[in-house]
Amino acid sequence: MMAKLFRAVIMGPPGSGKGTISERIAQSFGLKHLSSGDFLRENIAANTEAGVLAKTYIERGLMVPDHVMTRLLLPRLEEMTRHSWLMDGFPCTLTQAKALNSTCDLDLVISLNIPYETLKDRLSDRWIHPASGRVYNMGFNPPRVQGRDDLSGEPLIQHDNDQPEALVARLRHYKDVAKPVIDLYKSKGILHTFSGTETDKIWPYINSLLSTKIPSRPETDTQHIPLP
Ligand SMILES: Nc1nc2c(ncn2[C@H]2C[C@H](O)[C@@H](COP(=O)(O)OP(=O)(O)OP(=O)(O)O)O2)c(=O)[nH]1
Ligand SMILES: Nc1ncnc2c1ncn2[C@@H]1O[C@H](COP(=O)(O)OP(=O)(O)O)[C@@H](O)[C@H]1O
Repeated sequence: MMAKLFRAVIMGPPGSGKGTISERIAQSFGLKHLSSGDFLRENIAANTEAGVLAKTYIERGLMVPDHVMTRLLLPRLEEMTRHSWLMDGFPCTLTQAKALNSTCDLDLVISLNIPYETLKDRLSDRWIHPASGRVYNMGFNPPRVQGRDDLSGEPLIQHDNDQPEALVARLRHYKDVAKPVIDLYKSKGILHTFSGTETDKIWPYINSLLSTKIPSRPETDTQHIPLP
């Protein structure tokens, strides 16, 4: 018999470690890691209608409108009927959360609560390989060769968006739009908040929470990432 599917969302301000923690969860528990940013980049690369539209917002450092996000993501989630997944970066707004709600029942929401100073330090030190979206941090997970992507050897870049002036505005915006989403999930009793300044210290708490919620092998799909 197929184990019960598990659906989770991870929320947090830019730089809070959603991507880093999602990768660890995917590896440890076999959930598929879905990222709104990756979906958008794939659509931009493929020149889809939604991708072309999304690009005009992302280039200006703006959030993509709700109707574009939901049109893009909900059909993808609906296709994933056989998989357990963890969604990173969506929903960001109450409208997105309500749309997601009408598509599926979430089992768990992880919210990361990281001090502003920590976010600022991390993001000003963040380097990205634009073609793949691979993320490095010069202190935490530096590339093997300075300024170069580990796999392709191509140059890494920094986002203007990650610089302190832009970051203050992004964080303020995140707080405003995320609050009603967090309240919604709190009222549903599925919200778990983790606070701290280091991913390595937060991770064991998330790991032990998930160990109580997810059976050791959530998928019958044998092609899936093996458990460690
Ligand atoms: N120094 C330090 N850096 C960390 C730690 N955890 C993650 N990082 C680094 C990796 C990245 O360069 C940067 C942001 O991490 P992520 O890309 O995982 O964050 P997130 O997905 O929330 O950011 P995003 O929404 O894509 O802006 O911080 C940590 O505990 N200490
Ligand atoms: N749920 C979302 N709603 C609206 N826009 C989004 C959403 N997720 C991602 N985006 C857009 O895509 C961009 C890239 O997303 P992401 O890779 O998560 O990185 P970051 O948040 O660090 O910019 C965001 O800056 C934003 O413009």
